[in-house]
Amino acid sequence: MALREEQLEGRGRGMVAARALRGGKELLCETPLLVYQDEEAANTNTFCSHCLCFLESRGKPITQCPSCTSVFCSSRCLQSESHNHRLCKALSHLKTSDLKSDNRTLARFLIAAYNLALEHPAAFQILLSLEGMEFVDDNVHDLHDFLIEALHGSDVDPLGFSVDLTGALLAKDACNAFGLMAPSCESGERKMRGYAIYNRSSLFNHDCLPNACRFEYIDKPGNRNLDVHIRALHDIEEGTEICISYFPINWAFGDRQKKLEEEYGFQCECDRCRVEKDWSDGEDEDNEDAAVKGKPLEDAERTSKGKAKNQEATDEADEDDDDDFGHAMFFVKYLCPVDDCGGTMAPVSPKHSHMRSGAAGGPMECNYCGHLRTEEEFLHDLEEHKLLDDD
Ligand SMILES: C[S@@+](CC[C@H](N)C(=O)[O-])C[C@H]1O[C@@H](n2cnc3c(N)ncnc32)[C@H](O)[C@@H]1O
Repeated sequence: MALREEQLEGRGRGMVAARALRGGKELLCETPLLVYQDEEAANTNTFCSHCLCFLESRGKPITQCPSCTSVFCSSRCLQSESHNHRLCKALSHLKTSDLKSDNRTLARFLIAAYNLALEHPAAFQILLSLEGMEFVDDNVHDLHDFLIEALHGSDVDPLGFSVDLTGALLAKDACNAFGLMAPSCESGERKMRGYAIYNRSSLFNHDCLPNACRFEYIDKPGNRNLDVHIRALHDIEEGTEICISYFPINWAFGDRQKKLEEEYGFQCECDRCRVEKDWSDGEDEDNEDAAVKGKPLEDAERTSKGKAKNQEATDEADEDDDDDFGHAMFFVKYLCPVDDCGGTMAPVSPKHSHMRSGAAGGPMECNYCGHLRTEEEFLHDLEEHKLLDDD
């Protein structure tokens, strides 16, 4: 077993390395508890409503449900239990309802969650055991009213579901759902095809300098295409907490803090945030820009030098410089070099490639766009960013 679950002070449950782990190792692979489509993606009819594959990638004729008009990549997906009569009826109701557009993807989540409660009660209990900041506001009431109408007349007694339960479910979704990316479109805009909630993968805490990241291979053939694969970015010592980043690693300090406070209810005090909180807004943006565009992260070095007023401050500044250097190095190594991608590069897992593992200088793979980078290309990037050790 690569991981063990632990209770960590001030962070709730977390995942810890149960033994020393090599970079590129697949730490966890699991099937989702629940999957649902993004409303906008569903309306394009370009993704299978069951397995979420991009229909063009399968090259097969599309199968359409005669009742709710959802599209599928195969009759097997159309007839899957995830598209039973109850769900089909609720989705048909959604098509004609006047629910606000912001709430329509959430309605899809709730339909899937209540379906889970009836089809797989044990999995539903796991969903309820996940972390989440519960709330009941007008939106929750609107969504709850929609569900009562959508499930009315099916085999469910919708009145058995309380508005508090709907609020609790929405909180689990907000805290634990993994966005499943659509293939990049011409404008470069990143869109979601859907969302998935996993059991053990929900236990990874966040770090702005993560030591692991997730991969999905949704358009690969096979019936486990929605599995999430969590992979180590580099070697990890036994007992170290395994963290992922909850958003692209090139986000600026202010955006990261805002997202984590508002959506996850905590203030990030990771090594990177501790350094970047002393930067001015301009430096924050400049550095993010540099990281995004793959330019040298020189501002990171300049930042703390100006603070050295006495010996103590100088020592502190030297430490900060080391931190800045380490963080700049992190971006060159782990931020995808493809323009505007923002994905994380991890060593290629031997499981998913005929190529050698990247643990000791092998290729790295981007978890968003799939870009592969060889060790030679990485050394070239290091040189360009003036981060290569003269020795
Ligand atoms: C997806 S859950 C992760 C597992 C969670 N710790 C648990 O006990 O189930 C996200 C929640 O974990 C906590 N969390 C995640 N990363 C954290 C961090 N770096 N510092 C403090 N709390 C964190 C926050 O409460 C956040 O809302």
